[in-house]
Amino acid sequence: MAKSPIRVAVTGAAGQIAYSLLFRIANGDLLGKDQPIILQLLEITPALQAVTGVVMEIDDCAFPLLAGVVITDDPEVAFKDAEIAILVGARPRSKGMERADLLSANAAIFKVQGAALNKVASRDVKVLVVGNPANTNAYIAMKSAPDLPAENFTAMLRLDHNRALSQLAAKAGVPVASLEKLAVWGNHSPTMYPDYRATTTDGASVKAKINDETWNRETFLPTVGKRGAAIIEARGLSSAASAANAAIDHVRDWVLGTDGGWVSMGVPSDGDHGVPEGIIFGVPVTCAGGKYTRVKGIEMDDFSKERLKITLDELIGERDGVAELLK
Ligand SMILES: NC(=O)c1ccc[n+]([C@@H]2O[C@H](COP(=O)([O-])OP(=O)(O)OC[C@H]3O[C@@H](n4cnc5c(N)ncnc54)[C@H](O)[C@@H]3O)[C@@H](O)[C@H]2O)c1
Ligand SMILES: O=C(O)C[C@H](O)C(=O)O
Repeated sequence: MAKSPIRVAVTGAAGQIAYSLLFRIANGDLLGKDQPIILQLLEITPALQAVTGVVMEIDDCAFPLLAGVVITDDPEVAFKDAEIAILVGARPRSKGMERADLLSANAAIFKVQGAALNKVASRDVKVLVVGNPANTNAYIAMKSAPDLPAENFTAMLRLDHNRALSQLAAKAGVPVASLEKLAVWGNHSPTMYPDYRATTTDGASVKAKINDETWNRETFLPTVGKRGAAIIEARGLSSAASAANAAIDHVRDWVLGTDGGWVSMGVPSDGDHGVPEGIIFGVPVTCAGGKYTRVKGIEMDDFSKERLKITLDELIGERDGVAELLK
């Protein structure tokens, strides 16, 4: 028997990430090739016409799994009965804008969207925040949705995870697909800590194979941490297709499982590693049965503790910076 359609809400639908993401969702890359979906697209009013153009192109693909499309500037329409919500739309940093201004502009957006999810989304909605600052935006949405389980709110660290995998595979001279057990900790910002101490390639230690701590500290960490900025510098625009790909990976794995494999997700802290509860922090997880489970028992050496503290301090600063707005 054919499956009933699942409602997938995407915000920022006229933007460049969405221009890659929507076609892949409609093509079945997100939830499987037998799962019909209804796209519910949110944009700000001036961008609705552009969304109409994107939807004309989606129509022209004649995707067999696409059971409907909703276009709206009202979050309560976009999130109605949504089981998946991918929050991409965010206010970019404009000239002269300080980080604090960016945080407040986005806090206002994610407060409204969290409240709308709280009111109208499926009680099991899986929320992925992509729009920056992703961890703190996810935190704001979660805090604005008190009737939904906090664990439903996640932020995207998967692009950092995939970037790290690709750099490690190249350095170790092994296929990406052979790598397991990578962790990316903390904030989706240059302070994140991609940690390959436990990573294996076909069961053998990647750290032992690379055996170059100077490369780790002076090349690998800054390359992964500053990759977003390097892409903006080279392309003139921020990463879009790779960000969309990471969003697909994140949600697909959360829904369909990782078969024991580790992936990195920004999830509300449970207090592990001294991260205050509720802060949305990148951690390694495994996924099964539509749930993620944090990988526990990872020992932190002195360098890792230092790195965790740097990214945590940044997130605490962001949390404190939006505290007033959440009152
Ligand atoms: N977490 C990550 O790994 C990652 C990676 C790449 C980009 N990003 C972030 O993703 C976001 C989107 O990137 P993009 O390249 O698609 O940007 P973009 O500017 O091309 O598109 C963003 C869209 O969001 C819309 N928007 C703004 N406010 C909105 C609101 N309140 N409701 C609905 N839509 C709204 C805008 O109108 C715009 O069309 C940015 O914040 C970017 O920094 C995150
Ligand atoms: O949009 C950005 O600032 C960069 C983006 O978060 C990225 O990691 O590519």
